[in-house]
Amino acid sequence: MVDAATRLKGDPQIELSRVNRWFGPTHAVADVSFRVMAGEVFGYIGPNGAGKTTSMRILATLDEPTSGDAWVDGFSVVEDPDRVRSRLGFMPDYYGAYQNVNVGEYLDFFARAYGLRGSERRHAISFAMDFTGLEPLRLKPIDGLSKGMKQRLCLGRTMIHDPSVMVLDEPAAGLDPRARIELREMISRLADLGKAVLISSHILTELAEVCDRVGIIEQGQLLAVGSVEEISERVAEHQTVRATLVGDPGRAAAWLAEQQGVTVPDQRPASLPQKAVEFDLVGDDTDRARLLRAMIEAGMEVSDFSCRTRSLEDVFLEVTRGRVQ
Ligand SMILES: Nc1ncnc2c1ncn2[C@@H]1O[C@H](COP(=O)(O)OP(=O)(O)OP(=O)(O)O)[C@@H](O)[C@H]1O
Repeated sequence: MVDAATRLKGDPQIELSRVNRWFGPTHAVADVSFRVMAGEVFGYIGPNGAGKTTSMRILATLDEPTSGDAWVDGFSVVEDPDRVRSRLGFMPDYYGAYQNVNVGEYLDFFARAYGLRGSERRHAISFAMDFTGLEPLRLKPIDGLSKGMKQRLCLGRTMIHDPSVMVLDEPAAGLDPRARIELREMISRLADLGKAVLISSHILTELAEVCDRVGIIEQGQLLAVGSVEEISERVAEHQTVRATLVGDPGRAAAWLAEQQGVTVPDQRPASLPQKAVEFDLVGDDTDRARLLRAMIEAGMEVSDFSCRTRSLEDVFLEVTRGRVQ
C-alpha cells in the first residue's frame, strides 16, 4: 500500500464549480467548488445536515444542481449524466435489504445491471471479491453478513464496473474499529488503482489518515480545503478576537494595530457594534490573556473581550472530536 502523501496524483476526475442546491428556503449546497484528482482521496467532512449527501447525489446524477455544474472524468452531470454514471460508483449511506440472495449472486446482479457479459463479468466479479476479501463468503446469504462485511459487499458492488471515480457516503458509519481500519486500507488501495475517491464523514479522525486532502463543509458552505495539517494549523494559530470598549474604539484599534501578532482589518464588519473592535490574533489563549492585560495597562477600559465563534473552528473542533453524531 502506498502512503497517502507519496501517491502520484493525476488529472482532475471530479470537479464541482459553483454548485448550488436549494430545497425551498434551504440552501443545502452553497456555491461549492473543489476538485479531486486521479489517485487522490478527498474527505468531505461536516456535521449532520451540512450538505454532503446532497453534493454527492448531484455528482452521482441522482439530483441536479439549482445552478453550477460538476464534472466526472470531464463529463458534465447536467449535460451528460449517462456518461457520468458509467464512470462513477456511488455508495449511499444505506443499502437495501435483499433476502435469499448470496454474495456471489448479489455482485452478479449488479455486474449484469452494468451490462457486463461473459468473461468480462466473471472477471469483474472475481476482482471485486478479491479486492474486498469476500471470496470465501461467495455462497453466504447477504442478510446474514456482519455490518463490516455488508459494507465490503457494498464497496464491491460500487466498483463492479471499474469506475474511475468512487463516491462513498459515510462508509465508516457504524463500523467497529477493526472494520474501520480495513475500510481505510481498501480506500487507500482504490486510490492506488488511480481512482479519485470522495468520502464523507462527520468525524474527521475517522478519515484523517487516509485522506490526501479534506474539505470542511457546514450549512452548505465549504469553509476550508487542504490537508488535515494545513487546516489544523489555520485553526490553531488564528483567533478572531472582539474587544468592546467603554471609550473610543478607534484609539484601541490604532493601539492594537501596533501590537505583534495582531491584524486589524481595514474594513469594519457592518455587523460590528459601534463600541467594539475586531481583530485577528496569531497566538494561543496565553497570548490573548497577555494582550488583554496590556490593553488595560495602556489605559483602555475594556468592558468585554472574547474570541468570536468562527464556523471553521467550531466545525473543525466538532468533527475532530467526533462529537457530532
Ligand atoms: N429532498 C430534500 N428536501 C428538502 N430538504 C432537503 C432534502 N435533502 C436534503 N435537504 C436538506 O438539505 C440540507 C443538507 O442535507 P444533506 O443530507 O445533504 O446533509 P449531510 O451533510 O449529508 O448530512 P447527514 O450527515 O445528516 O446526511 C439539510 O438541511 C437537509 O434537511
